[in-house]
Amino acid sequence: MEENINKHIDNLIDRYPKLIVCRNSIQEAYNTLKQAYTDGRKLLVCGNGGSASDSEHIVGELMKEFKLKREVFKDQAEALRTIDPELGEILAKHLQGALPAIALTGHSSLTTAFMNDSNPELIFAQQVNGYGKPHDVFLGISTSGNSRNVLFAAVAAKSKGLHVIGLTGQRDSKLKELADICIQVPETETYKIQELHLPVYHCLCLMLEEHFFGK
Ligand SMILES: O=C(CO)[C@@H](O)[C@H](O)[C@H](O)[C@H](O)COP(=O)(O)O
Repeated sequence: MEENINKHIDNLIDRYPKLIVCRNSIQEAYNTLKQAYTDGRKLLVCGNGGSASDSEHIVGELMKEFKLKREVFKDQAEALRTIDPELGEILAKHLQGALPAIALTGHSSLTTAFMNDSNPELIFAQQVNGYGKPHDVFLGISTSGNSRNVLFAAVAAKSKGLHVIGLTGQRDSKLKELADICIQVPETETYKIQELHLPVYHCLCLMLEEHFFGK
């Protein structure tokens, strides 16, 4: 099993050799997420602009099938059929295993009201305050590592006992200072950093799927 998981990092580095410098931080981020999911926790993720899209993309990979089949467990399938044979059968066939993750970039009624009525920079922090529980994981994606709305959320996350992972560019940043683990992809321009973020988070999602749903 672990061999299959390591092959995803090897594969990533074969395709993007410059990401070799991130091998350890990716492995550490994987270990933290794996432990959190093993313990029934969840991931909260946010970022701005392209990184907001990345946040939603990550949630899409985790909350449903990515590359592997994720059938519901036998016990749940039985319970579904017992509750309602017709609807339960459909659910048992089509529901997919999920790794719980929430992007803090949506929720338009909440975000517009909070940003209009209060401090717009605190919109991610406010959601961390509401959703975050100790030992959950907060992932802040920021190419500069210095976007204040992401930093406020990271501080709020730490105060509530969440693990904080940063996904940034090469330069040291305030997010790196705050994070328990920071994956610093080796680029310094925003679009190039974003281009390396995608294969890194795909790799993390593949590793997690392999661990929780691989045969
Ligand atoms: O995606 C693009 C352009 O490619 C931009 O919108 C970019 O994401 C935005 O400028 C962000 O506000 C940059 O924030 P950050 O990555 O430094 O946290």
